[in-house]
Amino acid sequence: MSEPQVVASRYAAGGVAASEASSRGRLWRAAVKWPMYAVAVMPVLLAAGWRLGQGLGLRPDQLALFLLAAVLLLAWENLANDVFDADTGVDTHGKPHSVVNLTGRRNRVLALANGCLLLGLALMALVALRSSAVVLLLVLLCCGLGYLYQGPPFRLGYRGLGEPLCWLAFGPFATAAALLALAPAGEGAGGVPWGAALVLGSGPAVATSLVLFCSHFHQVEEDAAHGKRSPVVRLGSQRAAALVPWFVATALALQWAPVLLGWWPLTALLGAIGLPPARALIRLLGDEHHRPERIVGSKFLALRFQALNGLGLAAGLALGPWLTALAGR
Ligand SMILES: C/C(=C\COP(=O)(O)OP(=O)(O)O)CCC[C@H](C)CCC[C@H](C)CCCC(C)C
Ligand SMILES: O=C(O)C1=CC(=O)c2ccccc2C1=O
Repeated sequence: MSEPQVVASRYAAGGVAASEASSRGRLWRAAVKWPMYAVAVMPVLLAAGWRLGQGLGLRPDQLALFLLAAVLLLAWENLANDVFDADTGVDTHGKPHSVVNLTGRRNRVLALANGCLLLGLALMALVALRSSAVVLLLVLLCCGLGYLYQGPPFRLGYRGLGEPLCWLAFGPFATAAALLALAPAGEGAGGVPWGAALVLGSGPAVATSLVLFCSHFHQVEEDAAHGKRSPVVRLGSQRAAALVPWFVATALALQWAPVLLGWWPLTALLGAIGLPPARALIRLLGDEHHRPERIVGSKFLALRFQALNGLGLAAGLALGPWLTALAGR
C-alpha cells in the first residue's frame, strides 16, 4: 500500500485506529516513500543531460557518487523531519507512517538521520576532492536550507517559507553543485556556473516546490492546530489550489524560454511529458470539496509531474544534437 493509500485509509476508516490495523509493512513502505527521492536525483540527472547535449565529458563515477550522496542527504532530511515534527506534535495524528510514530524511538531515529547526513557529506566530500571544493560548500548550503526549513529554533516551514527554500536548494544550488561535480577537475576553476545552474535548474525546481506545496493540502487542520502556517493554511485550501496552475505554467515557461532563445534544442520540450499528471492534479484540486482521502493524492500527482518533467528535459537536452543531426540528414 503506498503512502496516499495508507493516509487515505486513515481518513476512510475514520481514524488512526484503522491505519494501525494496516500491516506495519504497508506503513513502512509509506514511511520509506522511495518515489520522493526523484527530487534528490533530479539536479544531477539534469546536469548530466545538459553536459551530454553540450558535447562535454561525463564522469559516470562522479554521477554515481553524487546520486548516492543526494539520496542519503534527503533521507537525513526526511528522518530528521519526523523527529522535529514529533517534537512539535504536528505529525501525531496526521502522519501514521512517521518513522518516530512507527518505532517510538525518537533518539534512535535522530541518530540514524545524523548517520545518513555524515555518510552523505562524506561521499560529497569525495566528489568534491575529485572535482571542486565548491561542490561541498554548495551541498552544505543545501543542507543548511533543509535544516532552516524544519530544525529548531528556525522551523521556517512553520512560517510558510518552505517553498522558496526548496526552490533555492533543489534549483540553483544543487544544480550548480552537480554541474561542478560532473566537470573534469580544473574545469570548475572559473568559479560557480551560476548562469547555467539558474537556466537549467529553475524550472524543474519550481516543479519540486510544487510537490512540497501539494504536501500541505491534506494536513491543513493538523498544521494549523500546531502552529505550522504552511501556504495552504495561510491562503486556505481553495485559494491555494488556484495557485497550482501557476506553478505548472511557471515551471514550463522557465524551461521553454531557453528553447525560444535558441540556447536549447527543440527536444528540450520533452519535459511536456509531465503534463498529463499536471492536468490530473489541477482537476483533483479543482474539486471544491477537497476531501482528505482524495486530496492526499495531490502530492503524488505533483511528484509524477516533477519526475516526468525533469526526466523529459534531461533526456531532451542529452539527445538534442543527435536528433537534430538525424533530422538534418
Ligand atoms: C522534508 C521535506 C518536506 C516534508 O515536510 P513536511 O513536514 O511538510 O512533510 P510530512 O508531511 O512528510 O511531515 C523537504 C523539505 C526540503 C528542504 C526545503 C530542502 C532540502 C534540501 C536537501 C536536504 C538537499 C539534498 C541534497 C541535494 C544535493 C539534492
Ligand atoms: O514527505 C514529504 O511530503 C516530502 C519529502 C521530501 O523529501 C520532499 C522534498 C522536496 C519537496 C517536497 C518534499 C515532500 O513533500
